[in-house]
Amino acid sequence: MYIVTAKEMYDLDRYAMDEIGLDGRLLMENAGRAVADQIESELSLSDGILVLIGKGNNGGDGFVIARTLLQRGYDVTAVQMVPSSKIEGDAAYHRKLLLSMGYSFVQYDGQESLEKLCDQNSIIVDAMLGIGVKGEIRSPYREAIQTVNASPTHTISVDLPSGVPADEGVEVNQAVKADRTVVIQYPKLSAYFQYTATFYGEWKTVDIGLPAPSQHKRSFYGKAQVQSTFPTRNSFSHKGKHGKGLVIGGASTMPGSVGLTSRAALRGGAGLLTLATVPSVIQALASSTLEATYISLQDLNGYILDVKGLDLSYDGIAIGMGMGRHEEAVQVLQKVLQKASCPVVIDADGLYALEKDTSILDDRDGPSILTPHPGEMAHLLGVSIPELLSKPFAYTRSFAEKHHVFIVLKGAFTIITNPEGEQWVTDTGNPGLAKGGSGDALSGILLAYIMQDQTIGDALCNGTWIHGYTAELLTAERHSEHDLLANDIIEGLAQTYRTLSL
Ligand SMILES: NC(=O)C1=CN([C@@H]2O[C@H](COP(=O)(O)OP(=O)(O)OC[C@H]3O[C@@H](n4cnc5c(N)ncnc54)[C@H](OP(=O)(O)O)[C@@H]3O)[C@@H](O)[C@H]2O)[C@@H](O)CC1
Ligand SMILES: [K+]
Repeated sequence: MYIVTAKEMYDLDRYAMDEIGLDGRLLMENAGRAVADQIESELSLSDGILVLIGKGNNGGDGFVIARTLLQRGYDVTAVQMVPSSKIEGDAAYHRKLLLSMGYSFVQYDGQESLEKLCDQNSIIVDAMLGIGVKGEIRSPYREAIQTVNASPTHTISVDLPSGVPADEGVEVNQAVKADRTVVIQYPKLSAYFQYTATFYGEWKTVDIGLPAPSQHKRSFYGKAQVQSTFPTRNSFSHKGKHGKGLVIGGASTMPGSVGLTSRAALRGGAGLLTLATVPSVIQALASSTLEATYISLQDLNGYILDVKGLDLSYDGIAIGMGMGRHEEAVQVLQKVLQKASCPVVIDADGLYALEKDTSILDDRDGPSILTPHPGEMAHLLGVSIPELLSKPFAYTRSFAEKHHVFIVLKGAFTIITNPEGEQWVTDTGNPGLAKGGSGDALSGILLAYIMQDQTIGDALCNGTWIHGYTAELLTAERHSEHDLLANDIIEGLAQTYRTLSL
């Protein structure tokens, strides 16, 4: 499923009309009917439906929805928000069709009468503003949005909650808080931002017959993608075929993180796993992480001092977990990035060390994978967290393209970006993952997957999806969002693999 900007949606619309010959009026008919089908699944014939119709094509969809539901015998009140003279093009065609079929609408007549209509009906269909919204919301929508939001009546928005822009970097000053949104064809960027996603309520897309974009820019990555890309194992494979991974990190006061990463890599499917760390961490972990082998690094006050002489010929490396923020960490990271030619996952304190000089990424031989949470990404970019979160797709894409790296920007919606700027979004997981250690476990899973037979992009998407899905499975059964630990995720991978038949 593609994720589009307003411009990409308009380009597709134009392509469908000019090149393919799909009539805009037909697309609007498809859109309105598809939304009506969705709404109908929630209705009984006794329900009153209020359809709020704006000036543009979102309002055009509203005319089709009103006509379709009227034809099916429902009690519909259609309210046109602007004078008829302002309605043009395809929307005017569908407005006329509604009237020609013997139905009617009422003209918006101020907040007070709208308030009454909201109270009298069981469902509000918000078809006021769509992807064409720009700037501060003006009258009459401003007042209508206030009225809709003040009403307890169940609200279903068409394409977008009116007032929410499609794109990133645009402030929402006033918008409908929908209970549900029926999205036309492809989700828009704003369905995935922390600041705007909540306006959508639950949402679902409907197909209106538009073609797919000619070029991949962004898409949703879900269960179907995991199941079609996850590598299968053949009966003749041996441990060397499943990747020889190296984890570098840990400090005497933080032994757990690299332990979690190592065990997650092994449970994730790595064939062989070596942990390079300070002697005290080896002592702490050796009896619990039996399947790993260990390399003892030079230690200074409990931190890794150097990686001199460390063999870096592995299939994949993960660096930074619990490594500490001491001065020497910067050289440790730089040496590993310079000398290793395999894919390297950089996480946690590794990202902190990277901040000192991101140009080190530019001349690497092998792929680099950064796994920041928003705070770490904002630091790397030198912007505030709210600024990053207002444009997460644009910021991560520009950094990935500039430094030729993969980025996994972690969050309720995780955005995975490859060095060419292509992006994927995964949405699995829950607040149970907001706990120390879950990032370490994710790094281990990603390390395991980048060493398997799949593209790095797929490996990162599969890893984040499975990490989140495992949390969902666990909280649905044995655990809650309060008690879930990173260790539970690692142990829970078994159930995930079995449930998905991977
Ligand atoms: N493939 C497709 O694309 C398809 C799209 N379809 C549908 O069309 C929708 C997009 O339609 P659209 O382009 O007409 O935009 P839309 O948001 O309905 O209205 C824009 C009008 O609103 C106004 N306005 C804007 N900002 C404002 C503000 N701040 N405050 C107040 N008013 C404001 C402004 O009018 P103005 O006031 O400037 O005269 C502007 O002209 C899309 O979301 C989907 O539902 C489907 O039917 C089929 C296929
Ligand atoms: K809308």
